[in-house]
Amino acid sequence: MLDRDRCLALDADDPLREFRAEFVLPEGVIYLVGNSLGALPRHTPERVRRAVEDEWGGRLVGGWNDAGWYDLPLTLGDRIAPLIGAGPGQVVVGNTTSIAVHQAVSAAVRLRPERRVIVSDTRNFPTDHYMIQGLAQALGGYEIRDFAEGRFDDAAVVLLSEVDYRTSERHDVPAVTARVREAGALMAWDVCHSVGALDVDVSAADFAVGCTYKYLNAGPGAPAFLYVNPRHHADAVNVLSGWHGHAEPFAFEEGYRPAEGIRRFAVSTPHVLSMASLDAALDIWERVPLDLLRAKSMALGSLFVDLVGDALELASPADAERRGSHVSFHHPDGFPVVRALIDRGVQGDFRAPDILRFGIAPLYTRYVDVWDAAHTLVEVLDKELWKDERYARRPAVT
Ligand SMILES: Cc1ncc(COP(=O)(O)O)c(C=O)c1O
Ligand SMILES: Nc1c(O)cccc1C(=O)C[C@H](N)C(=O)O
Repeated sequence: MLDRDRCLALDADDPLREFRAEFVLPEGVIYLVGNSLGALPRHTPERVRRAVEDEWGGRLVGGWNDAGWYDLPLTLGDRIAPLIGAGPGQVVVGNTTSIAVHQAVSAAVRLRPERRVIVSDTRNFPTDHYMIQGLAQALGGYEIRDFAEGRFDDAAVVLLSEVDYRTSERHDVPAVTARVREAGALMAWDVCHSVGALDVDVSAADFAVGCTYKYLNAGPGAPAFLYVNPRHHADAVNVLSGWHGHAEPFAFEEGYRPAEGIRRFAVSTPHVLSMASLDAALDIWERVPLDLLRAKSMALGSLFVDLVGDALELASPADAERRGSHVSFHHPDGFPVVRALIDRGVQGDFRAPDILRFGIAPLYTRYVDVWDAAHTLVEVLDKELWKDERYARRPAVT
């Protein structure tokens, strides 16, 4: 087992070590919630200030043309594409992941009109489920089937998260995609918990959705993205047929005519200010070697698992290859345990019913952070420090 000095030495040798200095990280906090909300890149405030003061303040409505606001959904999509194995003109940015799920699944069922089954995973993040339930209700006549049943030959589409938000279990994306497509169904991936932490590649899939506020560090409420495989660009329908997906929005025609290519999946006015923040965050990603990122994420995750040892029951796969970038443990009183940790400078989070989660954002999490966090966790458990009534109160957002 490593000791703390060895962790410091690993940090000194880490090929990604320079990235940490590019983030604002509060003193005295070990932040292991980058899988929910990523840290603030140092240069983001200046980029957002420029968008507000120079672009909006200085150019007013001219910003739509002169500052490139109108094309932001596509220019940002092209910057995200390499992070998910996609190419230019295949990703559009805007709205939220839930909206993108609705667009992807709606488009998929229309591409397979003879099939009346939507496959999801009961372990999916709930919003994905809820969106499918709402869609199935609106359409009528659709069955929602659990992925675990393993039958796709009558399915229109299969929607799965690459990484399970609770357990961190990672699907084998190429293998599942191939199996689903061989059965004649379409494959849609939610990569919220993998983009920016793993070597994501959805290029064989039909659709993918993801958010930018977790490992990509674009900030609270930053927009989502939607990937549509080019084989569907001509035929896929955007049911949210807002004017920014129209072939000529400023012709103000009465009827909807979809734009060519990925632009038809744009919906309406881009969220320019949060897109400025995403634009800043993506500057960093241009320089990140994804193979090194994944290697570091696996090493840190395994270190955490080893250091916690028998103190908790592991909820994540022990094999790093089968894990995303967070590690989870079961504890019946997980919520107060997390609160006790936060009180001691270690931020993790809790997911009902009994999951303690620790997100490892490899750009700014160090080996020594993992060492310190795991030791604090073990101390909180050994000394039962979580058994304090202050830690029982739950805020609205956990
Ligand atoms: C897998 C997954 N999908 C979707 C969402 C949420 O999407 P939205 O951006 O619509 O809030 C999250 C987290 O918030 C998530 O973890
Ligand atoms: N999107 C969030 C929000 O609007 C509020 C609080 C947390 C979130 C998150 O992103 C949570 C995250 N998807 C999770 O896996 O728990």
